Amino acid sequence: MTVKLPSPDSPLKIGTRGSPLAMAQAFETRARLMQAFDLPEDAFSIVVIKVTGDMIQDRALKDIGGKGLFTREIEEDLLSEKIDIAVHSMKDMPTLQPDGLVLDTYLPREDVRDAFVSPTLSGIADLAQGAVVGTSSLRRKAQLLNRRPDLNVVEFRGNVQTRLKKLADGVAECTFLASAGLNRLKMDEVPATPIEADEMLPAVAQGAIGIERRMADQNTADLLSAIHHIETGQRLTAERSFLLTLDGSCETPIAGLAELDGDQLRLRGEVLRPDGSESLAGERSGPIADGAEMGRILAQELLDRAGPKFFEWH
Ligand SMILES: NCc1[nH]cc(CCC(=O)O)c1CC(=O)O
Repeated sequence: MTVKLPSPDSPLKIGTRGSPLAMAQAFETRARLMQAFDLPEDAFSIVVIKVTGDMIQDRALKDIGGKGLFTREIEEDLLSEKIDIAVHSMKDMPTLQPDGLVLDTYLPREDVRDAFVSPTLSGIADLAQGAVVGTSSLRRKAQLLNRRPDLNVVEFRGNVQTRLKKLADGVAECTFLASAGLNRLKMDEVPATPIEADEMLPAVAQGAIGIERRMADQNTADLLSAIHHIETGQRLTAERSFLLTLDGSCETPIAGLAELDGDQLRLRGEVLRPDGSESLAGERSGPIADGAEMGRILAQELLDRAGPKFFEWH
């Protein structure tokens, strides 16, 4: 395989959103490519792309179109060759990519757990009866209300600093963030306690960075294969297959996590009603190679157990 390497005269254009987390992920991708091919930093250019989801801060994400809001413009720039690769939080990625694009390169996964964020409390069990908690995540809201119907969930958007300010102002007792985001931003000063997956199953693909490319661009495919993390790919294959089978049916909150043990994969999944009134959880274990099938089977099992009524909530 002869790969044509990028150079300062012909840099590889890395597309990303401009948020601090997105930038950190783009820098990590650049650093791994620099290391893999012994390239200087200026063999890459980082192209910051404005996306709808970042420009609208005053409305809940689900009201302005949900998934895809953070990716559409970036994928258009990839197709039109304004950029060569796009770096994404896999948690925010739709399960299917537009024609002509491929998303199959993953960096080593960060901590998958959600974190409980509060200056005074260290976990959900510390919350008093009726406490106000802030989150903008449908999944976290449904999981919290399922276990603690007494809690009052209020909408909480904005970056980490905004949310911490709201906590300090007493708007809510706590909020929730992905541990991965805090770790990638090295925000050690944030008062966060990881929540084990048994207590709050994370979102599908939480903590994973994916790199998207044009299908026709074989040279970029060869470059990316040098930094692909196989185990993360195996886990995401199972989780995203689970999500794909469930997806069409609903805007219902979904959680899913695959873990590896030797040549075995264990996949856990959960679907909830948005108000938390019901939760269905299940799991499968089997050979890693069967991950995609296990994802489909687990999703179908949950769909069958749920029945159509489960997804009627409007
Ligand atoms: N939906 C926003 C989003 N997308 C990815 C992350 C965190 C990093 C990750 O899961 O990889 C976050 C923020 C959060 O949930 O706290």
